[in-house]
Amino acid sequence: MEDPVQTAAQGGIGPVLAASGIVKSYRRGLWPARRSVPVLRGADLALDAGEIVGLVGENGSGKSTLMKILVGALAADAGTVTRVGGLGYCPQEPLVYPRLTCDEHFDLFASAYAMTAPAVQASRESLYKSLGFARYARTRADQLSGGTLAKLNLGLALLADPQVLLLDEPYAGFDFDTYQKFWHLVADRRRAGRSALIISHFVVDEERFDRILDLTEGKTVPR
Ligand SMILES: Nc1ncnc2c1ncn2[C@@H]1O[C@H](COP(=O)(O)OP(=O)(O)OP(=O)(O)O)[C@@H](O)[C@H]1O
Repeated sequence: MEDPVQTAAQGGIGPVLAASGIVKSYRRGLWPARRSVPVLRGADLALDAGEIVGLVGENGSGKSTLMKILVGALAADAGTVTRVGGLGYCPQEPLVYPRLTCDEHFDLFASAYAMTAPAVQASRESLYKSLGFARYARTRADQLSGGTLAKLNLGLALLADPQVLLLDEPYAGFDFDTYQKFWHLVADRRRAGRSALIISHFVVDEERFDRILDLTEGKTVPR
C-alpha cells in the first residue's frame, strides 16, 4: 500500500511538520535583576515527506529550544506548529531509566505507543541490527557506554517508525562505523518517505542533507 503521507506530500498538499513565526524568550537572573532574553525571533521551518534537513547554528543559538517547541515539550511565546503523523524525538541528553535494560526500555516505550507484540519484536530486532547493539539487549542502561546509550536513545525514537524524526546532535558520541550505520538508516527511511530534522553544531557531510537551515539571530536562514 502507498504511504498516505508520502502521497500527500508528493501531491504538493503540504509539509509533514511546519513551524511559523516561532518566538521564545527565557527569563534570566534573580529579582530585581530579572530580565527576558530573546532566543527565537520569528523562526520558520517546514519539512516535507522524505526530506532530511539539517538545523545548524552556533552554541546557544536556540536549536534545542526550537526542537523542544516542535516536539511540544516547550511552549512558544508566539507562532504555530503543525504536524502530520507520528513524531520521534531524540533529545541531546538520553532520557533513560538507569535500572532498565535495553529490552525493557523497548517494551516500556512500545506499551506507550500501544504497539502489538510482533510489531515491537520486529522493530526492535531491526534496530539492534541496523545500529549494531544487539549484544547489549539485556544490559542495564547504567552499564552502557555513552555511544551505546546514544544508540538506545535513537532506537527508542525510531521504535514506532514515526513519520518525522527530530534528532538533537545524534552522532556526537558515535564511532565512525556507527556514524555510517546511522546514515544508512536515515537513507532507508528517506526512501520510505520518512523525514528527519537533524541538529548539529556543524555539518561535515553536507551532501547527506536535502537542505540546511542556519539558525542565526533567532531566525532560520536557508543555506
Ligand atoms: N531553561 C532555560 N532558561 C533560561 N535560559 C535558557 C534555558 N534553556 C536555554 N536557555 C538559553 O537559551 C539560549 C539557547 O539555548 P539552546 O539550548 O536552545 O541553544 P543550542 O543552539 O541548542 O545550543 P548548543 O549548540 O550549545 O546545544 C542559550 O543562551 C541558553 O543559555
